[in-house]
Amino acid sequence: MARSDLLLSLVRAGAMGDQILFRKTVEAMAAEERAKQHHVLADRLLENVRSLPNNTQALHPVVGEQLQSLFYEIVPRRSLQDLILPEAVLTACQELLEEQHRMDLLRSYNLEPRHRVLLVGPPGNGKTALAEALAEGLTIPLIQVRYEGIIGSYLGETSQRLKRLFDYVRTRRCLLFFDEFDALGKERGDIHETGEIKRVVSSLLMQIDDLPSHVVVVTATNHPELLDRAVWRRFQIRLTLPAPSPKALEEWFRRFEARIGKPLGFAPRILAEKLKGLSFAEVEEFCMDVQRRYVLSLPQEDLKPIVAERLKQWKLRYNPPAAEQGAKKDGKKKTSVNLS
Ligand SMILES: Nc1ncnc2c1ncn2[C@@H]1O[C@H](COP(=O)(O)OP(=O)(O)OP(=O)(O)O)[C@@H](O)[C@H]1O
Repeated sequence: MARSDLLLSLVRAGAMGDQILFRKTVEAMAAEERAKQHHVLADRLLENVRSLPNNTQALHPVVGEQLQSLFYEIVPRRSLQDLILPEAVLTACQELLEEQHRMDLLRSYNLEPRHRVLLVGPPGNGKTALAEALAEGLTIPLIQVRYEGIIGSYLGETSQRLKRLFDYVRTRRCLLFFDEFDALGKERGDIHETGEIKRVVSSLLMQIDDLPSHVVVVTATNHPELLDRAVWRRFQIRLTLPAPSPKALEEWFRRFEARIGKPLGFAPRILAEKLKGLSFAEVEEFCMDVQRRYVLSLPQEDLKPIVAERLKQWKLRYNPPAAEQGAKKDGKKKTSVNLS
């Protein structure tokens, strides 16, 4: 039996002749039924909305193309507790989860939960991991968009594939994740030349606007400066995931020691100081390096010499000798790390 808030919304849509509300409500009901494994009922509900004006635009069949080439479906494993997040980010995420969990109550007051999130921040500091943790908190799959499957060079192809993707996701409870969201604006020469990129981006934004609130859409970018105001405006929750502060790094090392059940031989505060400037992803790599060397040097018990030796190696990696630095002058800028 559908929930009372959805039934009320359906009646309201009928009374007002509001086809968009009607379609969104039926899609929410179908998503609920699918979650209960009532696939036949979910499909039959959707058959009814497919004939509505908004949905009649037939898709041009893209020959030999599978829906699966448009996204990866991931079962989330990481939770919010696994991440080290600024307080404000954690609070915003908990609020989002609460609104999604208690959407019946919100709907009974004619309110919808927020469901459009924009994550910004330098690479390797948890944008993808946070999208996964949100999906885990909602016990829904993470649908990660595959740009190589979405972006086509023929006129209309990209918009058509995006429409297929959105038609699929809107019928189930899921978290739709666009990593490197800005990439859509600067892909393949061909779509630029035809001026199609503008049409693609505006159709994408319209599709995002039109998503029912049971689909959480999370977009991530390392280049917020490339997004225009129209894009920013779409997202009800905008969060910055910064590079780790010294306190966050200390916490990282504390958790790592607890996980491996051994002290690293240096105080977390000292390690945080020495590795200041690295991203979470790089610190994780450092710790994995230490752990690998430790396992291979067993039965040696003490981690301190291994950590000290790895610190030296990482120092060379991030602060290479002057001659090498000269050779790299034109290359990518490297993080400068203390490691003294
Ligand atoms: N805030 C964090 N707390 C704990 N671990 C983190 C955090 N951020 C990143 N990590 C670790 O670093 C790894 C890489 O992070 P992630 O892929 O989420 O970064 P990203 O911001 O999405 O990077 P990119 O912009 O390159 O896609 C994660 O798998 C996780 O193990």
